Amino acid sequence: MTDPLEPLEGRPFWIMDGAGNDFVIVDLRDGGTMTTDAARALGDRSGPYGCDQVIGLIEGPAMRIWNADGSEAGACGNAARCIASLLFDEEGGEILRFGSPSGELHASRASGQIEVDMGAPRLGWRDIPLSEAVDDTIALPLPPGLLQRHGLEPPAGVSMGNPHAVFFVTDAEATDLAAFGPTIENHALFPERCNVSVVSREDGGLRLRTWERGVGITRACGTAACATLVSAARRGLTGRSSAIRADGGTLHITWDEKTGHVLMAGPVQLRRKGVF
Ligand SMILES: N[C@@H](CCC[C@H](N)C(=O)O)C(=O)O
Repeated sequence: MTDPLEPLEGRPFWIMDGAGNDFVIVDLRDGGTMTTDAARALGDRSGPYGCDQVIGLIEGPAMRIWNADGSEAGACGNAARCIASLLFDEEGGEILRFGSPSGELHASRASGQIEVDMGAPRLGWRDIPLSEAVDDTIALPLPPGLLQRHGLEPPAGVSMGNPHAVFFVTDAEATDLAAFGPTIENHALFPERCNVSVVSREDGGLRLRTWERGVGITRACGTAACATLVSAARRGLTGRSSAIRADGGTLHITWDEKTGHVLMAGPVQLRRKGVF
């Protein structure tokens, strides 16, 4: 059997995390491709690497995103902040832009935090996407029996360049997310599957836990934090800005009233760099 990582030989990589959401970032700026098998091998936590997402830094510069199961994603907020941090280290300055599968992203840095403008949330049923017409995506029509079984209310739906279902619960920490995450992720209402979050209020902001599409439970999900703030503001539970605490750290999310864009700020960490 051939080694799926052989085509990456000689390429630089970085292992980074954003609020605990971890990535193997591969420098593909002078060409080279990431195969699905290579992405799976890098994502496999029982192998020599292991991460939530594999990120290709490609010519542009721009980023491509693969989940640990090898599927490609349209957005990754925490990886966007890590890519911005790498580019800031290379280029200097306080503001930069780079490409992503869902469009150009703008980033800035101040006081050790990296902020990325994640663009406007998309709230129409076709945008998320859903498999059936829904008038208002603030409460998605999942089967009542399924919701009752897990003590859930209908979730809000949001696309941040990737699909999210956000459940508001009394206590996110006490909610057995692993028991229903896979069922919701793969439910027929979501033809492209979805990321599944549970959110509750706490002193100083919101508590968030996420079951990521193509990954499972993560220590943080940046686009889920954006989807959470948008959904909480739409439901009148918060204003347009909040601290959102994930297992691995806190993100600060603002839904800018003027631009309609969602801004996400938080810590990033370089754990290791090397060459394959
Ligand atoms: N960790 C990410 C989201 C990664 C992609 C997601 N699993 C998907 O398939 O949409 C983030 O920080 O946003």
